[in-house]
Amino acid sequence: MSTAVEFRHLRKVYGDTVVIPDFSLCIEKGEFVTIIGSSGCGKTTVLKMINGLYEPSGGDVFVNGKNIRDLDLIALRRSIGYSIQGSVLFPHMTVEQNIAYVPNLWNRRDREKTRRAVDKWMDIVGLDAGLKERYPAELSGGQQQRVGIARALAASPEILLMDEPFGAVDAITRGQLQKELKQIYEKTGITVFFVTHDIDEALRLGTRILVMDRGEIQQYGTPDEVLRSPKTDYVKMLVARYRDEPPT
Ligand SMILES: Nc1ncnc2c1ncn2[C@@H]1O[C@H](COP(=O)(O)OP(=O)(O)OP(=O)(O)O)[C@@H](O)[C@H]1O
Repeated sequence: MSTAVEFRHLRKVYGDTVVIPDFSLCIEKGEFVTIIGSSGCGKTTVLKMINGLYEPSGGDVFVNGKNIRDLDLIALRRSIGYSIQGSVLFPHMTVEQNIAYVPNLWNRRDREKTRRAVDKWMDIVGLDAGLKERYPAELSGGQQQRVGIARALAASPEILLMDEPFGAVDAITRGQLQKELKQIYEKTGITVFFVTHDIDEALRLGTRILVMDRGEIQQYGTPDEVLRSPKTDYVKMLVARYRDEPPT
């Protein structure tokens, strides 16, 4: 297995506040990493340092073996899928135009290829083709979230960053989206980083769980390892209710 992302002594400081003191971790290609931890512990900050949206105060991030300090950050951002909570769609563009945005930057001449990619991703995320001409404001929250995921995936990324992508949808839609995401992950074999506040979601989706507290790694392990051998008091507290009854 090769490494998709490596953090080497990563540090992030905002003003006088040290948010990430010293963070080192290697993530293998093809992992589905769910990131969970207390509010404000630095989950989003870590995610945004992978695609260069935040610059580290110290240390390094390597993506596919390359130090991102040496890469063109715009190209890096386009090559990494990014999906966040709520609608982040371009409001003045239709569903089709939103999903086609990054493929169009690449296939400027081959519009047909982009059209096929849009159809494929709408189908995979469970969006009816009849919604193509709609604008984001004419969609439900769950549909908007699906368009956001299709847009992130349409760039054919090897790495997908998701920051609480299902935080704003109802429980039933959330369950469906989780199932669809898991299927997409299994089909494509991409590496996924998925921030969540929900331990059920973290255990259900992750092949590895990263538990953070105050900018530090509490544990990085499979759901089974985290459940059976929680390494710190924080992790013990997080999984306490599963001690007798593991999640299904
Ligand atoms: N641009 C910024 N400027 C100053 N402080 C920031 C900035 N972004 C984040 N912070 C602070 O850094 C800390 C970590 O924030 P971050 O968003 O990474 O946490 P999080 O674990 O994702 O939180 P949550 O679970 O609440 O979304 C917080 O205390 C936050 O207030």
